[in-house]
Amino acid sequence: QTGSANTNPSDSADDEYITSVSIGTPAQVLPLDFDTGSSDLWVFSSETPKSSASGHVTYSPSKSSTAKKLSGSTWSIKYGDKSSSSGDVYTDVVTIGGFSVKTQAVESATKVSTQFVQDTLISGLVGLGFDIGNQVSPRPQKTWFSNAASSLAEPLFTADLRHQETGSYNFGFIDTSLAKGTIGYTPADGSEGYWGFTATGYSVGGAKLNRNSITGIADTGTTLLLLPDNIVDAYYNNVESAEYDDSQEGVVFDCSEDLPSFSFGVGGQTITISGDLLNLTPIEEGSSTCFGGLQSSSDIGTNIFGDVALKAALVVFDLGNERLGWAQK
Ligand SMILES: CC[C@H](C)[C@H](NC(=O)[C@H](C)NC(=O)[C@@H](CCSC)NC[C@@H](N)Cc1ccccc1)C(=O)O
Repeated sequence: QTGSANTNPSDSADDEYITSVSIGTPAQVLPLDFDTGSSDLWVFSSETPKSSASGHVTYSPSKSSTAKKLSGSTWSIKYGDKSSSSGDVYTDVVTIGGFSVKTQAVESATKVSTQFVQDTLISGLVGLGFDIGNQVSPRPQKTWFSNAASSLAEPLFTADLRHQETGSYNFGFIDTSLAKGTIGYTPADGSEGYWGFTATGYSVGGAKLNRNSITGIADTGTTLLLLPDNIVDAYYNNVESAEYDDSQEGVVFDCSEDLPSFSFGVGGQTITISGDLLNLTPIEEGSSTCFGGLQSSSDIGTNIFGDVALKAALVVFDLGNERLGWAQK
């Protein structure tokens, strides 16, 4: 069996990617953010305070004949951007891309931080990280993919995120036609719940790859490419007008700049992110100052290959072989 779901950028800056998920009987369809950087499936629900839930699509377990309360279970999550959410837990049928998991832990939010309240485009997250990262207590729950893996044709999924166009999450099969290059594989370290891996080097503007290990995570739920300061500086030294903007908390530059590409080595392949993918968006509507897609990871302490990097590749999250595959798109 397999599954295939379309995913769409949330806005003109590709801030996040939205995928429709069906929960319950009859199906309640919610727009969710698939997140390989966390391991909990949580949703805005009938239990979310009305003031917080306004503008959001919500899940009502009481309207689902297959919903069951997981009594005594609670959850609470903090994210790297200081956002957070918490609540209690139900199990219900969850269908993604035509594939159904009958008894999936659906974490219902009784509290959500302002970032989530304000982001009315999504009704929650689908964690696609490793089960060890799940935050339900007293008994941690499995992710949707972990529950699905044993019934899928192959225990893997792929992410094909695209700039300002529809992409896909495919489960149980690899559609190699989505990529131009060969898939290079590298071991994945799931010990912290993330899809951790080590890139073998980087280069700016198509130059030869500098060989140096960059350990980080492949995180579909993070917008940016967050790397060490020395690499960020090496890149922006090629951008005349680049400067750090305190209010924006990142490097900005003239929108008219012709940005160099950025490449990294992984699994024997070189993935090149074109310059236009590295110009994320004007800092405000109509501004001629733009915000960079490559920023420093020093505040968070972990290098994150977020959507800016993932958009350049077809990425294979191969649980069966504990490895990540990358192919140039
Ligand atoms: C501050 C909390 C730290 C980062 C840590 N939390 C995590 O690592 C969580 C699971 N993952 C995350 O905070 C990050 C990875 C951080 S690497 C240290 N990924 C998920 C994030 N993009 C989800 C999201 C999506 C849309 C809007 C907001 C947030 C913890 O619980 O200790």
